[in-house]
Amino acid sequence: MDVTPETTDGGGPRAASISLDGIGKRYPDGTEAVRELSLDIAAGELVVLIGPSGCGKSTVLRMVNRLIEPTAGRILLGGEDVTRVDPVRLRRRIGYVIQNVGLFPHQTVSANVATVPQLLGWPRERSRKRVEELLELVGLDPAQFGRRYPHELSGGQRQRVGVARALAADPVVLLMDEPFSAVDPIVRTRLQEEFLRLQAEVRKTIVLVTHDLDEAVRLGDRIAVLSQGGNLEQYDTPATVLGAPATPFVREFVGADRGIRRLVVTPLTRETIEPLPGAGVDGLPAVPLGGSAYDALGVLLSSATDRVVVTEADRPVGVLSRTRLLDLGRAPD
Ligand SMILES: Nc1ncnc2c1ncn2[C@@H]1O[C@H](COP(=O)(O)OP(=O)(O)OP(=O)(O)O)[C@@H](O)[C@H]1O
Repeated sequence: MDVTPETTDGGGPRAASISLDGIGKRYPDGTEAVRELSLDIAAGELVVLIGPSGCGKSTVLRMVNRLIEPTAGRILLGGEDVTRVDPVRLRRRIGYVIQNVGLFPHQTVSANVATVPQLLGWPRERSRKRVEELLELVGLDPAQFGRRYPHELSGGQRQRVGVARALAADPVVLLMDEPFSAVDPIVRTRLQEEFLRLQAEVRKTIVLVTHDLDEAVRLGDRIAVLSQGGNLEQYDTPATVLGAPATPFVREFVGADRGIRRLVVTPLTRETIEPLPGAGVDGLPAVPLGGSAYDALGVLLSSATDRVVVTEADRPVGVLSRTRLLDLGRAPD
């Protein structure tokens, strides 16, 4: 195979690292979409590319599967230079999910999901089994949905089929360009949650492009914040990007409500909470240890108290006061 597997699952390739080494793209009209970008993504990691419109996110993504040829630099997949791999074979190893999914309208859901296995010449039975397995994995009953056509599905269901199709041939990398932006916010949140569960199971290397900071914070192991020309402003965990923006650009981009967002990514641990008071905690609303500080804020705001009790296996282990919560949301300067 062209791609060196870096993590394996029972012997089969599962995910490969990606290394962008000074990549650039200058379009024939002279536009420098990406000047010089270097980024290392570990096998099995989910990295989100975020930045304002036109900063080069999609260009970066499409250079990885060579839908766009870089004009500078190198891209390594599992240590191998992708420009030396036949692009068609390369794309069969890389799943690609786009905003409006791009399902084939005149093919059933099953046929859509089976696209790449068929191209790879899998025997029918193996293909059929894989389609069933994947539809189940993305939460669609194969008996109910397999024979439908894309127009007979909701937007969220179509999106799930798009993800199933991208995963069909067990790619080592999944590229996703605004995958959840065509559905309404409630469906989007549900799809994001499902997607995180799916990723915990399949552990692919995923590069996901979005405009939506909440999505980036919720999904990313790391976030790469880009400014015009694919300039890397910061590459770090969601908590660090929100809590310690590396540049004025990032500070502005993550915006004034980053305190709230920071609470979303701050878990309630024994270190973040306060000790149990001697006077007891009867009557206080409870949140579980391991939940987020944002959960605690929600409970606090919907009760008339100024503290919540934090519990583990239903036993109180500490409290969290309104003041402490404000401290947790405040970014260290
Ligand atoms: N074929 C092309 N020829 C010339 N310029 C192009 C071409 N394709 C894209 N560009 C330019 O390259 C820059 C980066 O585009 P790209 O689509 O990568 O940005 P993006 O960050 O994904 O934007 P958005 O968030 O709006 O989708 C933009 O200025 C765009 O106008």
